[in-house]
Amino acid sequence: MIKISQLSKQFVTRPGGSVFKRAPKQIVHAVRQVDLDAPNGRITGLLGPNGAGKTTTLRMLGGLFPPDQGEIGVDGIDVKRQPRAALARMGILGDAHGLYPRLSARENIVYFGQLQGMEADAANARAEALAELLDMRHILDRRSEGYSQGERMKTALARALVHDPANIVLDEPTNGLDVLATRALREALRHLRSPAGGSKCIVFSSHIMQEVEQLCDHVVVVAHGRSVAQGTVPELLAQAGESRFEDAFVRLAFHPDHSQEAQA
Ligand SMILES: Nc1ncnc2c1ncn2[C@@H]1O[C@H](COP(=O)(O)OP(=O)(O)OP(=O)(O)O)[C@@H](O)[C@H]1O
Repeated sequence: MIKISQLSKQFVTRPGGSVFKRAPKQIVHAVRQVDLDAPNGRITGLLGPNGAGKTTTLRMLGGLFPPDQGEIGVDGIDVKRQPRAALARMGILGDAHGLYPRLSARENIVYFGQLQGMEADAANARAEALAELLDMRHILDRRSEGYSQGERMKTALARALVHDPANIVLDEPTNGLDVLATRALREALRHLRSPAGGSKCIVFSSHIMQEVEQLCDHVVVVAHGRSVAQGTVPELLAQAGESRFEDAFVRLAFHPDHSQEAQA
């Protein structure tokens, strides 16, 4: 169970000035106010256009940096106060998959399991089970150097799931995947959401409407750093007064009020 409330984060950057003149600092409001409630046994999608603040939100959820304001709870554990305990309850697939190229998929997965405090035998048994679930048995004992994008994603996902976390967080997991790999991932996530797969709490970000529409039980629309609407796909369609999800998304995410608020 993941609960995010009133989250905000700004970055201070310096624009590229000329060689002679030092440009003044600029403030980027990456996240202004994001709220999200993701219970177990549900796939919750964070849907937003480029630059909406999805990755920044998920990075704070993963404890990479603290929010300026707001709360993040994972199974009731405060990420700010107890980051290690919260992280132990999450499997996170970030935007960079960062595999060790000289290690096979199995070795990558087992090593990560051991870092999570697992015995080598248990981690190895888990690697076998995950290879079955993610249909990656053929690459399990091959060095990860030279893996395709899909193979890298599967290995990174297996590694994130090795300790059987109750909460699974994925940042744009289908980026660069072909149709078959995307389908395989979708099936794996549906299984993990089901009682047979452990009724996991799954949060994933995407800017692809069709993907969110097909997979998510609950959608949080993010625009200009704010969660601007949330609900099931039919609820969002009704809220926007549209019959196609793409039209509903455009209406909800690009509403003139939101861009005015972002200027403020
Ligand atoms: N470290 C940083 N320093 C400065 N600005 C940042 C930093 N990280 C993110 N931003 C800015 O914050 C905003 C939100 O970025 P973020 O990566 O969270 O968006 P996103 O919704 O994940 O977008 P995309 O779908 O394109 O990946 C963007 O304008 C981005 O340029």
